[in-house]
Amino acid sequence: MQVEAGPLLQKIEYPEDLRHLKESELEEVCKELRQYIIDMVSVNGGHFAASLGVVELTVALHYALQTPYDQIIFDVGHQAYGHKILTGRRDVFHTNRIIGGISGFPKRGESEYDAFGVGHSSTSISAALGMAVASAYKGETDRQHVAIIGDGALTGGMAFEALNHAGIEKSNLLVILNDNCMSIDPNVGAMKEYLTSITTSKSYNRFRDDLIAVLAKISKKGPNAYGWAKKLEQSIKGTLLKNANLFESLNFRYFGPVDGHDVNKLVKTIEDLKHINGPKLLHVVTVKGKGYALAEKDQTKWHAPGLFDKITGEIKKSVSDKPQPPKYQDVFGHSLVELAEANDKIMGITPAMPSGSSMNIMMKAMPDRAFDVGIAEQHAVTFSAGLAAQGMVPFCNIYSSFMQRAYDQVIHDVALQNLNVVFCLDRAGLVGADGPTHHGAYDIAYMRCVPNMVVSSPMNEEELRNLMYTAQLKDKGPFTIRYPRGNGVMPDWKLPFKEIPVGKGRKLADGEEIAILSFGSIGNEACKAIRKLREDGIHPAHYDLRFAKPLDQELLHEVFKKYSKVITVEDGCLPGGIGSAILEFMVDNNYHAQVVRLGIPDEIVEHGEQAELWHICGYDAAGIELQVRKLTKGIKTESLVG
Ligand SMILES: Cc1ncc(C[n+]2csc(CCOP(=O)(O)OP(=O)(O)O)c2C)c(N)n1
Ligand SMILES: CC(=O)[C@@H](O)[C@H](O)COP(=O)(O)O
Ligand SMILES: [Mg+2]
Repeated sequence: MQVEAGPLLQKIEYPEDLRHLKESELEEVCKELRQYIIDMVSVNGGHFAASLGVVELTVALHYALQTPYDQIIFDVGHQAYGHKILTGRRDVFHTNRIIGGISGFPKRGESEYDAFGVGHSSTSISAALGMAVASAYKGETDRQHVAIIGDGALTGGMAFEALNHAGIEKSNLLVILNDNCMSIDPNVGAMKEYLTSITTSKSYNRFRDDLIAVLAKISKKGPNAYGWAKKLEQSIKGTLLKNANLFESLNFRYFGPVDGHDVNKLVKTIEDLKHINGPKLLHVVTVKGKGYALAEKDQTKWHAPGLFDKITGEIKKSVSDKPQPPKYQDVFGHSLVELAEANDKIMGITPAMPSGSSMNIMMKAMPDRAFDVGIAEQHAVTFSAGLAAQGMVPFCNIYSSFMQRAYDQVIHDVALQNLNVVFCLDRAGLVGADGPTHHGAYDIAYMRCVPNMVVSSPMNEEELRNLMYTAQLKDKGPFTIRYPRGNGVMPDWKLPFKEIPVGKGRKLADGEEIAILSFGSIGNEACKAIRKLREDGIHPAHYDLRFAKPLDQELLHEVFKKYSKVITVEDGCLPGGIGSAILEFMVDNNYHAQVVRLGIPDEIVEHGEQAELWHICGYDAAGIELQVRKLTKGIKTESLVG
């Protein structure tokens, strides 16, 4: 839905237009931009509080710099709505995250102002440094490169790797640390405490300010005093200040903390910093959700609230008289606490997604046994390995796409040592509006090839509980359970736990001629397709594989002895996925059958609603039905897939 922009904002198509305004008009621009974000997100959805927090910073950067020649790299990119609106995309902003519309994250293909594609955290400093080094090499010494990184994103190891490198490069890099004390949930860790201490502790700031004042006074007392003061300044700066500030110790010039909501001060500061070469860090203090009182008060809820009434703040929920099935993440969260009550070896680990994964349920119930380790997927995995090495049973819950970060740790630290770490991969499969950076497309393929690893996926809530129960039993080794974003299918899900024999699938329906082999929750789409097909006298068999590894050999022998046509269905990438596993089984056992593999094709799937994307990829109920009809030469093949 389109909304109207304020009068000043209407005049700004591109940053060039912004730069024609007077500095005295910038506060009004910020006000209108903030209102535009509120109006837009309330009716169209998307990330919210983070963009509100960086309105002034965004305006100041585009005002003070010559974008797109100067390059701004947003970390994660969920806070870049203001940037998009100011850089030629105001008129299409109502298509944000909608199929065929603009992306919710900066994307190089979308605009020359999006200097680098983002979505996963903690990449901005590395990318900006790479650009700065390339510019220096090309002789573009006037070109500015700015990484805007949040305090949450700074908890990611990659950010530190980049700071470590940048500190010895002379290239023109400005890191702006947007410190709002929040990740999605409250930020965690010693680094966060350090940032709070330099922001709030009077001692560091007063020490630095007093020192500068004293030096200024001394230097006014004549040339000798001036020379002495200069020496003192250098030695104090070179030792005391350096030691007193982590970033200075890493060879960055540290500036701040400054008020991130004072747009004119920010403009002046950024202009000044343009003339200082080498690595610099500007520490900016902001409020996540700034300007929308409810968001300022409950920043986690308003990180990405969905549609809401902007006047009352009521978040819109779908209403239904019938009891609704729960989200898979909540089944995970509650079941984990139940299991942990019975098994004191169970621990919970999340890298910065307590709310998103529902690990917050265990963190609340058992604070000494559940950990938010920050945006640190690699550490989360190896920390879990350490716990497992001491006989604990860690449930390490990581979104499928974020787990890509920790692949070496999965192999080197867990699988090679056959440690009993349970990897719960939430958001497995196509996630919807977040798009390609967040689709959990690859985990079946990347986990299936790891020795010792069990790879499983529940078709419903009961199965998720039972797989979790099974995974924590003695000596199960590395155990992956993947499940999708969103709701399950069972309103009454809290059934007693039952062990599932590892590597055992389920036959859901016998059939004729053709069998559907599904893996995970997407099997429910197969059920819908089968119901339709039966109306036309077509009876596919249906097997829920449950395990991609080990495969249920007995079940597969039955399938290939009975059926000459097989369709595999997975919410994961086709290369290396469950369909591939079935083809391997066939070759190894010399079976011949007509096989169609349905899943995510070997291409980038853009953003859109989950169901729309399944449809496009051809593995929703209509796509499965179509393939069955084609294979069985049945009727009604037309117009099932648009
Ligand atoms: C590798 C990775 N892990 C987790 C996330 C999920 N995530 C997105 S934003 C965010 C919090 C970022 O906090 P911060 O950088 O401080 O930005 P803020 O929202 O506070 O502006 C998290 C954990 C992600 N995008 N990438
Ligand atoms: C920007 C980011 O990475 C997160 O905010 C992500 O969008 C959360 O996804 P869910 O909504 O699936 O928890
Ligand atoms: Mg933050």
